[in-house]
Amino acid sequence: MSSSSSALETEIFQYIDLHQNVLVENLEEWVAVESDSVQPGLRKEVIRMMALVANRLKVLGATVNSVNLGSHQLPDGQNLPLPPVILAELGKDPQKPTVCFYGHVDVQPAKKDDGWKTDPYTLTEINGNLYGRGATDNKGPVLAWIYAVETFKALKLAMPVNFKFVIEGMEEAGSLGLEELLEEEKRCFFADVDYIVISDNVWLSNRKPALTYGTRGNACFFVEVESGDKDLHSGTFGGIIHEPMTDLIALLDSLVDPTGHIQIPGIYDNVAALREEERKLYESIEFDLEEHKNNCRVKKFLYDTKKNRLTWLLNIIILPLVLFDERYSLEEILLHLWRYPSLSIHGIEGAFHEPGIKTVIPAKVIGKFSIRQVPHMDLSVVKQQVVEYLENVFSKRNSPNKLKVSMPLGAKPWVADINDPLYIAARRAARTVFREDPDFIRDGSTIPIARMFQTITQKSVIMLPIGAADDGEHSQNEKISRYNYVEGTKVFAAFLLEISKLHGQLQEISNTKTDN
Ligand SMILES: C[C@H](N)C(=O)N[C@@H](Cc1c[nH]cn1)C(=O)O
Ligand SMILES: [Zn+2]
Ligand SMILES: [Zn+2]
Repeated sequence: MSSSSSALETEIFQYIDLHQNVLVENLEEWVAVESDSVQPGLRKEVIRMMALVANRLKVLGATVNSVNLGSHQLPDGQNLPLPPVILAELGKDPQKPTVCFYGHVDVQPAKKDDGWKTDPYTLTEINGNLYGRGATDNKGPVLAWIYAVETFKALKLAMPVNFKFVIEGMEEAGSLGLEELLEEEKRCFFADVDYIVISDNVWLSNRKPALTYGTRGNACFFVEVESGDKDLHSGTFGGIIHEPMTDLIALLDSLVDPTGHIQIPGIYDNVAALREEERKLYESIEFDLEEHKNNCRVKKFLYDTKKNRLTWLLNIIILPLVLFDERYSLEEILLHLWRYPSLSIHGIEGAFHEPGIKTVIPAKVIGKFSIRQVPHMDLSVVKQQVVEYLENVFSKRNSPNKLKVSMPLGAKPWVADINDPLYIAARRAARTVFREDPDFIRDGSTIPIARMFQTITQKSVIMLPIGAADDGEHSQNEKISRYNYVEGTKVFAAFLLEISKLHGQLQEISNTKTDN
């Protein structure tokens, strides 16, 4: 496979290099909008962000439709408007394939006080890294796609494909309303789409590119324990009542054991068995354990099998065992990250969490946890297993408090066929820009829309990330490096050329077959 760039690619790459400061300025403008979809008070900022995107796409020359999705109700009964979803298109040439890009411009909450070194909503460049909330998840990659398309226009080059954008503002809050919109637009906006591309995750490594062919789903749970309608003085009432917080902590503590194993009976029953060819894929992946630990600032992973003295000795004597043991532990970590379920506890609403002391017994607390689930786990079965288990644990406590378990959000996992033309084109594009083959990886996180796209449109989907493993999505000091942002833009442009070429070749083959 050739990895050198053509004259056309060289022209495009030079343009992107020369105009990289414009890319950074665009990101600065977008990061400045606090488009946090999780906090109701910031919904107007998400809506303002969607307007900025619509304008940017109009400047690009796209036909833009901001689809109103109405409103949704919060658990406290409050009605909130949903931000519009933007459906935009550029080009309608029946001779060209149509690529549809999905991205989101809402972000996770961020406050300077959370431990950010810089203001999360002021894009700040330090040592080649662009810090700011949304820099990598997902404003940077959305802008990189816009810029890749814009480069063809600026150089007066024919676009190799027709291009469509689906941009939403509720991804971090579960992509509310999007599935219905896909169903409605299945025979309209999506009718002529051939390929779907998402760039909303990161590489496995800090420097080696990757293509993603699977993500986990997510089942989010609320566990509410309530004693009465008011908080109580812990001196006046402590010692004589069943405290909701104590019940809740016991419930949460019963979910996972110290080895990370989920305690809910039956939860692993439907997990797809690992096939040999799948395990082989893992063998070729470059995975730097120390780098990964450093990225998440932990000393030890759950499956980080430290060798004891005896295995050490054995390993010195039998070298192959050393290799096997090391390989085995690395694969084990990836398997637990990508294709086994995991349970995380996120927080407790109603609990006192401010600095200082407040001697109170909260009357109502809501524990929040989620289970990242994998093929072939079924969301409704998972829900039933969780509810039955928690009710059973609670009943053994003989508490008079009220327990309510709900699953406000459920997103399914997604897996793609890596032999699809999308992966061939993306691999070529990544190779041209980075001069090395990308890793084929899965991702432990969730992009609810991936599976919906695949099921509803019946088209193939690829995740083509440009962010690095140390970008810190959802974390303090989120960043994208200038290098990844700029080179990523080149990968997107190269990808459009590659998929157009490949699509043409596939069409020719299929035409020859029909003629014969
Ligand atoms: C991978 C993507 N950038 C992302 O962060 N997705 C969220 C979506 C989600 C899942 N449950 C609730 N929101 C994630 O994986 O946490
Ligand atoms: Zn995202
Ligand atoms: Zn995210």
